[in-house]
Amino acid sequence: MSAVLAGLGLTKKYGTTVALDGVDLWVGTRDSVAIMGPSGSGKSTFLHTLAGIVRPDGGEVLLQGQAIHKLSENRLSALRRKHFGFVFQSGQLLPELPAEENVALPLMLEGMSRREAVARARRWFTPLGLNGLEQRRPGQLSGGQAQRVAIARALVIEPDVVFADEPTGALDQGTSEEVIRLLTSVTREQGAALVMVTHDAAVAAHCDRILHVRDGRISNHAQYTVA
Ligand SMILES: Nc1ncnc2c1ncn2[C@@H]1O[C@H](COP(=O)(O)OP(=O)(O)OP(=O)(O)O)[C@@H](O)[C@H]1O
Repeated sequence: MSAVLAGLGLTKKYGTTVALDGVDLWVGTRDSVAIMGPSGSGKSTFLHTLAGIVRPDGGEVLLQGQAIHKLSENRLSALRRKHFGFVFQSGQLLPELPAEENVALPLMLEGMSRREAVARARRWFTPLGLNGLEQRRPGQLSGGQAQRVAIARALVIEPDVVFADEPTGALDQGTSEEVIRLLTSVTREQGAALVMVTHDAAVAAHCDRILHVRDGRISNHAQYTVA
């Protein structure tokens, strides 16, 4: 498998707390990986290190073979904006903007005109089942609709990797099922890889692989088995 993203021998300590104790991960194009484990086991630190938000103390993060863990903060944040999409537990949409402008925002931040960015943003509304909701503000959307808008916003830049941190954590079971089905299928269709942290085994089961993290290490050995 040629890796779009790789984390090799990653370690991270906070004071005397070992959050990551030498973890490896290769993620291929259209590959989806769920990271599970008990509270405090290092899942978020792992995700944030792969996404270039947390710098590892040791090891490497490679995006298409390029080492990104040592880039300057400016270059790293430019790289994140261009190559990575993010979905968080509760959408983190801007409440004053209509849904289509929330989706268009990453493109406008990259310098695209509002008109063109909104036109591109609208293309994501049909695949995510959001037709007719383009003008709604986040406060006028259900939890599941808001998460689908957040998924559109993550995908609009056509990223190489989507990182999702408990993307269904605030949703009921039925809505969660619908959101994870769309997140995995639309991300795959777009050609991006997906790396997701979740507590929910039913959500993780939608991914190709499930990694179990315990005390900062990967504890299962089935990590390269594609379901
Ligand atoms: N910024 C920080 N400063 C100090 N300690 C931290 C920091 N971030 C994480 N830790 C510690 O590192 C360990 C791993 O934390 P992490 O958030 O990665 O775990 P997690 O598995 O995502 O937990 P949860 O499921 O509760 O979100 C924990 O012991 C946590 O307290």
